[in-house]
Amino acid sequence: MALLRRKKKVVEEVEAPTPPPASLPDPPRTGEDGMRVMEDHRDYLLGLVEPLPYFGMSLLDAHGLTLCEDIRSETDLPAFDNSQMDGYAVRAEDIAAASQGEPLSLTVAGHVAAGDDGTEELAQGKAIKVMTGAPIPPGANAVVPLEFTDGGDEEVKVYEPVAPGEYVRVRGSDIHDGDQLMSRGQRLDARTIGLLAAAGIDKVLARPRPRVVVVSTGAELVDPGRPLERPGQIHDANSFMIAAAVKAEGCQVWRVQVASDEPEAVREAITDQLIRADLVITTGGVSKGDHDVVKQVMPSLGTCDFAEVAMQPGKPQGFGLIGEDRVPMIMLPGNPVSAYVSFQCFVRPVIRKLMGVEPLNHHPVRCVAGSVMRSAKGKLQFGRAIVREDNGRRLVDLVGGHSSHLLGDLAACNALVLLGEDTEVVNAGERVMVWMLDND
Ligand SMILES: Nc1nc2c(c(=O)[nH]1)N[C@H]1C(S)=C(S)[C@@H](COP(=O)(O)OP(=O)(O)OC[C@H]3O[C@@H](n4cnc5c(N)ncnc54)[C@H](O)[C@@H]3O)O[C@H]1N2
Ligand code: MOO
Repeated sequence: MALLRRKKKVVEEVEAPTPPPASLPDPPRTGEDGMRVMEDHRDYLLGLVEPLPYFGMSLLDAHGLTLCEDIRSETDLPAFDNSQMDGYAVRAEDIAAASQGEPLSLTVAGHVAAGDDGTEELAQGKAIKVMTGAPIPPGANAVVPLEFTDGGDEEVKVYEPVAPGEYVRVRGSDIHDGDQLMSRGQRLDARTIGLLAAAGIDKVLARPRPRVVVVSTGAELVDPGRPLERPGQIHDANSFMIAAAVKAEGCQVWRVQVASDEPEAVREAITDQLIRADLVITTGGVSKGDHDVVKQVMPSLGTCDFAEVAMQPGKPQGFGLIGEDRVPMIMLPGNPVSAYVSFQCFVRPVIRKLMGVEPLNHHPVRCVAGSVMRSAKGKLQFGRAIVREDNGRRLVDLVGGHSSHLLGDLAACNALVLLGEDTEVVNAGERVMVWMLDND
């Protein structure tokens, strides 16, 4: 059968992986301030990863993933004419004169339920009792709903006529054999999965969920739920926040904490993770401090690029192709808001490229500033903000200040306002561009 042929093909097909580059190409040019433009850095990283190879997987495993084939239906849907109602299959012309005052009686010649083969022919002047989904018997051309009758089992009185075709779900009225059900590049959601299942398709070619390891580093870190035992310790927010954001993109995620600034501890923890990772994300240890251990250690494990990007938050950034398999690794700054904004700018597009999801980047949305906004010149400022509808306009207001430790404000916002590097002040009523944040 055609469906089985397709299934076999899909299971066997596997895309050959594209190996990562052997070394890092020249980095983007910096400005006079020695910093990179955010988009240049993002495009540089995007140029260093390839979509994960697709393979045949079962429908539910592919939920949220990107399809790598066009899928055509190999059946009509419905595959046969069937009843839309519990009632009686009839010839509409036999009951054309039925009315409340003068019901017409028909002999009930059979019963057909959903799942029955329904091959019994309907003779003129008879009715066959049918349940919703039951095949329409040959010879019938309409269904009288139970409510238009006395519900009889041997004889049925019909009180209302129905037109030919009424309450019949015609073969192919939903989908025709050969119709395109889904296209390459489309993401499988609950609705498209339902459609493919209805068409008998159980396997699809899709790119897998990236396996992402999120590693937080820092001697001060303690897992939430555990007591802070000495002054200077803090609870680890980043590994949870970034792991959640990664998961919301559809990845498989592991969270690892290295509560140490010892180079050996960091080296060992990262090395241990490489085996299961398509992407490693670290937070912390990439600026200029004495204990910025990620920046110190990673060059010994792979080819790395450390840069300052003209943005706030999120200035210090690192990238590497790590270990024998040159696993991509994005090293985010430790300040929580910096890590989150960097996720939106760099990690999210990279994940989307691995998954084959378009568009890779946030689509900026035009809004009107609800109040004055200030920004430091020379850097792209990502202000945490709340966007709300106001008389058909989208008004946006900043939440709190620009500092990178303000997690309360980050949790309260639903958007990031992009204040360009030449912007110092935006007055109320002026236009600004924002990135709406997904429900992550
Ligand atoms: N002299 C300079 N100092 C700093 C610069 C600079 O240019 N010159 N850049 C600043 C900027 S901007 C940022 S952003 C941070 C980035 O620092 P690191 O990536 O090295 O991060 P850490 O020093 O490890 O931590 C920074 C900050 O964030 C807290 N943190 C770290 N991890 C977590 C976590 N998992 N959960 C919650 N909070 C975390 C950490 O305790 C620090 O307070 O550097 C500036 N410094
Ligand atoms: O880049 Mo840092 O992110 O300004 O705080």
